[in-house]
Amino acid sequence: MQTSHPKTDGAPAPAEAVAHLPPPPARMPRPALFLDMDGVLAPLADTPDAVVPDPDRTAALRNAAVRLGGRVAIISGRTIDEIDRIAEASAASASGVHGLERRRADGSLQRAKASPGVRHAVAAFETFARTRPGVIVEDKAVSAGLHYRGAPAEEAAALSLAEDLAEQTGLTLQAGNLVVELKTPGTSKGTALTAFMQEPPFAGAVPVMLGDDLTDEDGFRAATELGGFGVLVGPVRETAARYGLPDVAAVLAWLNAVEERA
Ligand SMILES: O=P(O)(O)OC[C@H]1O[C@H](O[C@H]2O[C@H](CO)[C@@H](O)[C@H](O)[C@H]2O)[C@H](O)[C@@H](O)[C@@H]1O
Repeated sequence: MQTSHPKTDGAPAPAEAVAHLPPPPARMPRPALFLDMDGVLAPLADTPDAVVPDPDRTAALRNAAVRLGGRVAIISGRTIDEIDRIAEASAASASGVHGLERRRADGSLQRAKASPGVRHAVAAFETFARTRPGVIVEDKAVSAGLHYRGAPAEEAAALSLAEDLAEQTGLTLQAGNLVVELKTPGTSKGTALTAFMQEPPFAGAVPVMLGDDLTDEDGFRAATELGGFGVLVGPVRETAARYGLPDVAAVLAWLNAVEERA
């Protein structure tokens, strides 16, 4: 069984008590931006469906892509359909479900074959949720998510169920922000970033990965290995990111300012 660790839910701490990494530069030679969705481009909400389009976010993404020659991609744990719903299809390049889905800049789509265990996990999660108000099942075809933001007391039982199912099915257990997922093995946000960087319009650019979650650390490491850097959104913690931004508003302000320097 493969596991990763949950990020903190992070009720906001008083501003003066929170340390952040230094902000990233806004002018860089040939930047390529890789952006996480929840907690980075969109504030966290009670349920996945409660995250809705925002014209300011959509405009910031569209304008940045124009300024940077299309070198902007969203890399999320959500499906590409969900990325398009929230970002109003403003990102031509997108990777969903932690690298298991990827849409290249030319529109071609790559999707991992779902492990058979995902159907079993979805069914087991639905049985679990049926008697626990506030628990939500997210069926992402190549991954099954069990959300307990609406019933945090169920965390231990949800994690225990997911661990048992991971042992039974060989799926990868991915703990997130008040969610636990069982996903088809084989990819990460780092593999998605690396794949984008081998193709136009990203090849030869300097990768910059913005993320908040522990799942984004794979992306930070991949960006660093390819000559770029990571940007941690939120309070500082042990991280492979070199820079930081405090919150979604700061991300959008930076996205509106970032430009290519000769
Ligand atoms: O990689 P990300 O773009 O950060 O996506 C991670 C997960 O985001 C969604 O769940 C999280 O956000 C919800 C809305 O704010 C929140 O209700 C939930 O508690 C969070 O875990 C999404 O539903 C998942 O599929 C993504 O993996």
